[in-house]
Amino acid sequence: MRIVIEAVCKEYTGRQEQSLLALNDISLTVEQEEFVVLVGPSGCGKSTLLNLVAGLLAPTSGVIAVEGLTEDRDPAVGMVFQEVGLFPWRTVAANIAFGLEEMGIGRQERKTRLAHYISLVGLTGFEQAYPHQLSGGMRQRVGIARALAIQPDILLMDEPFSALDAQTRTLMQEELLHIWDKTRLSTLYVTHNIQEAVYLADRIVVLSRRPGRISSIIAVDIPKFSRDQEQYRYCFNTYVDEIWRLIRKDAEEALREGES
Ligand SMILES: Nc1ncnc2c1ncn2[C@@H]1O[C@H](COP(=O)(O)OP(=O)(O)OP(=O)(O)O)[C@@H](O)[C@H]1O
Repeated sequence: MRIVIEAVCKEYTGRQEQSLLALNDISLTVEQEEFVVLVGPSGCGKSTLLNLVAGLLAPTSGVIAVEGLTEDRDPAVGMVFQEVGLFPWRTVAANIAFGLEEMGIGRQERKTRLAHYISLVGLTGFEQAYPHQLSGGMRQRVGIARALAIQPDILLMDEPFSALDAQTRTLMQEELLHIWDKTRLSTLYVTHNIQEAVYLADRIVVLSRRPGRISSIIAVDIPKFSRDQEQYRYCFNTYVDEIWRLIRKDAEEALREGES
């Protein structure tokens, strides 16, 4: 599956005729099995772009399409957010099953998928636990399993690990790569964290400040599953420095204007 974004602009219109151009002329293709990470200063339109791809917002102009579907239907979109938004009264299994029930998937198939995705995210044994009994990292695993269980065509992730402590975040990044490797979904991922971007991405898209425009696209040429190894440390840090240089001025302006 490919996500094709062509000349997309998004303007928010306020009540008193004030409008805000959040995104201007965004063209980007997430190729089949590609993991693309969006970075940029606060308020540059990262979440807006993700919501447009998800179909939760409509572009003011331009086109967004998911290409590669073999049937005539809307693409299924898996979404993972910073706020996992689990139902506190449902168990882990029942939270993951919710989307499947909504889709009308039968009991037996639900059971098979639950077992598969719960095991994939490492939650076997916690099926009957309630959200309040889980750590932040475990709750986010439930969020990932819930997104994957619908067997989406594409995966969208909006700062999924930003509420986690640093160690849990590092572990979840590692796990995400392994989980992603089993699905190979075309993925668009938003983060503020440059190290996270360099660790996860095939390509990093840097957005500039308002209105958000693509200022650079950087392919990360370090073997995907070895980026934390000593031998690549210099190379890794070079990417981090390069991206920080690209967004620093914008980030400082955003900070001055109180957007973070
Ligand atoms: N519903 C809305 N109505 C009006 N303006 C909005 C709306 N949603 C977002 N904006 C504005 O659009 C711009 C882009 O917002 P968006 O949340 O997409 O940026 P972001 O890069 O994801 O920000 P952050 O990194 O802080 O999460 C911001 O200036 C924001 O204030």
